[in-house]
Amino acid sequence: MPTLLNIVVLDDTGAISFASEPARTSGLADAIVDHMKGAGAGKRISATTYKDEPHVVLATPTADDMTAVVVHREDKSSTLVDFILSVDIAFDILNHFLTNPFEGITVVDQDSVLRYLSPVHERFFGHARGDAVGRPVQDVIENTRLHIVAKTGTPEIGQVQEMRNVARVVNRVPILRDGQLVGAIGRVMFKAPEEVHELSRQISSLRAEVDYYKKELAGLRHRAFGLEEIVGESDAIRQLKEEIRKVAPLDVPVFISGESGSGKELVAHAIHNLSRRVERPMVVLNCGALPSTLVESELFGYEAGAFTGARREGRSGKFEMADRSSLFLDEIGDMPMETQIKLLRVVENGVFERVGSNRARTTNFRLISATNRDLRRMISEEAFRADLYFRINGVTLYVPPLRERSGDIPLLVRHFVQRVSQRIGSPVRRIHPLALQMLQGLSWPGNVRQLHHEVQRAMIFADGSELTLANFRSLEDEAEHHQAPPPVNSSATIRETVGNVEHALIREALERHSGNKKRAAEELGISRSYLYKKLAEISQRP
Ligand SMILES: Nc1ncnc2c1ncn2[C@@H]1O[C@H](COP(=O)(O)OP(=O)(O)OP(=O)(O)O)[C@@H](O)[C@H]1O
Repeated sequence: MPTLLNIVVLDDTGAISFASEPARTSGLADAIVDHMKGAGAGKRISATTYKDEPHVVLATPTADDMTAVVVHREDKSSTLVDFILSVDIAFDILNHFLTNPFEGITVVDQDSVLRYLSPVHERFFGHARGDAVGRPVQDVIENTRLHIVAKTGTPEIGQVQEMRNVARVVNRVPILRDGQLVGAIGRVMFKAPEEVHELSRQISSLRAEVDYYKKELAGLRHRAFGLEEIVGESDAIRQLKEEIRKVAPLDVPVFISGESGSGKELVAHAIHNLSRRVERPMVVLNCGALPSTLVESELFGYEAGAFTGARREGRSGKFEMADRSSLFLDEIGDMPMETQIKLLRVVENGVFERVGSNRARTTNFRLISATNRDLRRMISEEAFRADLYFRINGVTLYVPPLRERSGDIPLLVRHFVQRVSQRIGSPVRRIHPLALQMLQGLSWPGNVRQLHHEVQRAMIFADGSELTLANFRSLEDEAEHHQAPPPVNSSATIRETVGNVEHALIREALERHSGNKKRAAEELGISRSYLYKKLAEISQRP
């Protein structure tokens, strides 16, 4: 049977109009009459002592000028009673916590059912008043962990939670009654004051920085750095390797141009590794991967307390780290104009200051830079400084796009097949000549990086030990549209060209096997039904 509540209703003179049985029989109702005339007068929430025990008194005015009073017995050491006894405006404070426009409160019970959501939070999620109450909290609040806290009882303080693409700082705290977990409460800052905006901006910056370093690290793990890593036997690649061999030992700045994914970073590593500075690791900064505000502090480093969010002990920048080594500035075309002029000064005389410091420091690095952008055009559009351009390109190396060296594709594909199968344990060992031929006919706007990704994707989904045309279906549309000259007939599309090559291979195989279709299909690595389909096509051709 549920415990009966102590409820008393007082009329407009303060006399008892109704009292629940426990309140009446215990004498508490009479004590409440006195209390509401004395210390509790005019208060929505107050505390009193009855028979030596503290009680919390909640008084609510009703429409007919009566007052409904609910009385709850508390522990002797109740902080709530202490609070109510010491603070006259206790009710207003509690009310404020629940409706605070700057801080949303979410309460869940131990089953993770939402019991309360403050109005500001409801508005943020687009719920009508009270609508979300009663639903599992995970269905209402994006990325919540309150259900976990309500189960584990472990508080989570100062965590960042993304809600509707905004990062907010939240506290999640378990609620205990008599030492038992009964739910959890979450608090999140809304309409934050300036500092929280600043905090959220810093978090975004730091995330970008972390992502950047993760990528860098992943790159470093998978990369060996010598000339042998540059796969290719085409004239263009042979010439490029020759140029690298010549330029690397000369301590001049090198500028590498070429389309995205064509292998500029590989070239930079090879130059460094063939240079006299090889003893120290090359320092890399991708100017395009960092927010422009971070490029400068990354390059120059900063002093303790240089800006909000700076580390207390300060930090050295890439210029310092690259001293007596090489500095590779990737995507230099993305460097902000104001940083360009500062870089020019460092490249000219090796002197720089950390952000927030006047102390001149010196450094001696060899600059290797790269971009896929047209720097000359950027200069004419005043988006890149001409003086910096002339400083950075003591020597220019050009990495040709993959479509201009499609003869390298077989070697590259074999290289990637070997690498990927080692990494993911794929059974694929080779590629069918038709598939290779199709790949050689594509225009590869994403260059070697794209080829690598395509081979990897095909290998992930391949069943057997050989990649076939079917594993590259997604590229066929591209094959139809691209502009690269097909190897057989210059007016045919790639699909037609691939079709022609297929037909030719089938005819040859049939000839070799004196018309035996089973053996021809086996040799070509295709099914007999596919062979019949192709033969039907051949017979319909003029
Ligand atoms: N000749 C090559 N031999 C082997 N792998 C290559 C070759 N060229 C590029 N790659 C691979 O292709 C991917 C892209 O190369 P890289 O990062 O050097 O290109 P990038 O021109 O610097 O690209 P971005 O301009 O986008 O920075 C890397 O995984 C790299 O190892």
